[in-house]
Amino acid sequence: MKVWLVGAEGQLGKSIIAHVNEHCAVYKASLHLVCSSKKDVDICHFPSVSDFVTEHSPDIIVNAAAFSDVESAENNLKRCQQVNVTGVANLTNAAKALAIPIIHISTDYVFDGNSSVPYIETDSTHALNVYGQSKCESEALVQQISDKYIILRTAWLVSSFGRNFAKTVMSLSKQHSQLSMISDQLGCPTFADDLATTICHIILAIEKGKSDWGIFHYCGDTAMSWYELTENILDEAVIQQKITSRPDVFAITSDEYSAEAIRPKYSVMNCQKIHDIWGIVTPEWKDSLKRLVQNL
Ligand SMILES: NC(=O)C1=CN([C@@H]2O[C@H](COP(=O)(O)OP(=O)(O)OC[C@H]3O[C@@H](n4cnc5c(N)ncnc54)[C@H](OP(=O)(O)O)[C@@H]3O)[C@@H](O)[C@H]2O)C=CC1
Ligand SMILES: Cc1cn([C@H]2C[C@H](O)[C@@H](COP(=O)(O)OP(=O)(O)O[C@H]3O[C@@H](C)C(=O)[C@@H](O)[C@H]3O)O2)c(=O)[nH]c1=O
Repeated sequence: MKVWLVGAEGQLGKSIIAHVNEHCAVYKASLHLVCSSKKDVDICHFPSVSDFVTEHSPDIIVNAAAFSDVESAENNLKRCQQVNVTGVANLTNAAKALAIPIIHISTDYVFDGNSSVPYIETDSTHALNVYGQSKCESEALVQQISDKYIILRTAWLVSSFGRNFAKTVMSLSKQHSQLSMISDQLGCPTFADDLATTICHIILAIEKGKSDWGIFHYCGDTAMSWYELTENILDEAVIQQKITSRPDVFAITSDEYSAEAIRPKYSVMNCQKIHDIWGIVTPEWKDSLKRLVQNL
């Protein structure tokens, strides 16, 4: 299976490459990555997308590219829309032209957070910020254009790659003795390596002929606040001797934190469907946390 990995230099892109390299004995025979980053193919420019597929003839597209800076999206609506909506339409049209599937990554921020039970795939979306709205639009387009798609909604990605909350916490902990973290936003942190495993699992199943297209939720198995996630990371970092002094962490409310973008207060997602249909089992958060911190 020749897999076009779009967004190869982002957090998820690098996690997928690292995962495939680490398990090359498993994937060697069946999964061949052809990678592109923004400098190779700007997904907003359809001729570049089209030239790439003509040259490489992939069997599947995995879109890990996005405008993912939630704060700056509020003041860069046009660019965010170009990448997350036009770019996704370009990739999906290219996939359709080749009659190949596309795996597109979406987010828990498509929800408004007014639920009190974990969101399922058929719940109504209502994004609160520009980034979330663009991802909602991307989902609608993928479904409209393609009949062979997997939309994976994930959440709170953390890893040793790119810009993410876990790396921010580690870096803040080296500069400050006190941190203030929001405790009234709940979500499910997801180790990007676990998401990479899931994506590879789905690709191999597609290669064997499985074709259960649709939207699926995939995130870590434990709901928590940013405050609790910070405590989790610092506790584990102390155990693994990644930090010498541990800052005190204070819980604050969203109102006490100055931010451009509104975040959902509750974006916990139910992952039963991906388990039932694709046989995906989410690792225990404790285990993912250990592996995450080992790499930080
Ligand atoms: N990070 C998270 O917590 C979550 C992410 N997601 C989704 O997961 C996916 C992966 O996210 P993540 O890896 O964290 O994001 P990153 O921002 O780390 O990676 C995205 C990559 O896309 C690239 N890119 C941006 N614009 C273009 C373009 N026009 N053409 C080609 N490439 C482009 C970026 O390049 P450059 O940096 O140079 O702009 C970057 O390398 C995204 O769809 C995101 O919405 C979902 C839930 C949570
Ligand atoms: C740095 C920092 C952040 N926070 C809060 C702000 C915010 O509400 C929350 C997380 O901040 P971040 O800016 O890292 O996270 P944010 O960019 O909102 O993360 C989101 O990214 C996109 C791409 C997604 O798709 C989402 O699933 C989610 O992971 O933590 C604090 O309370 N204290 C701090 O010191």
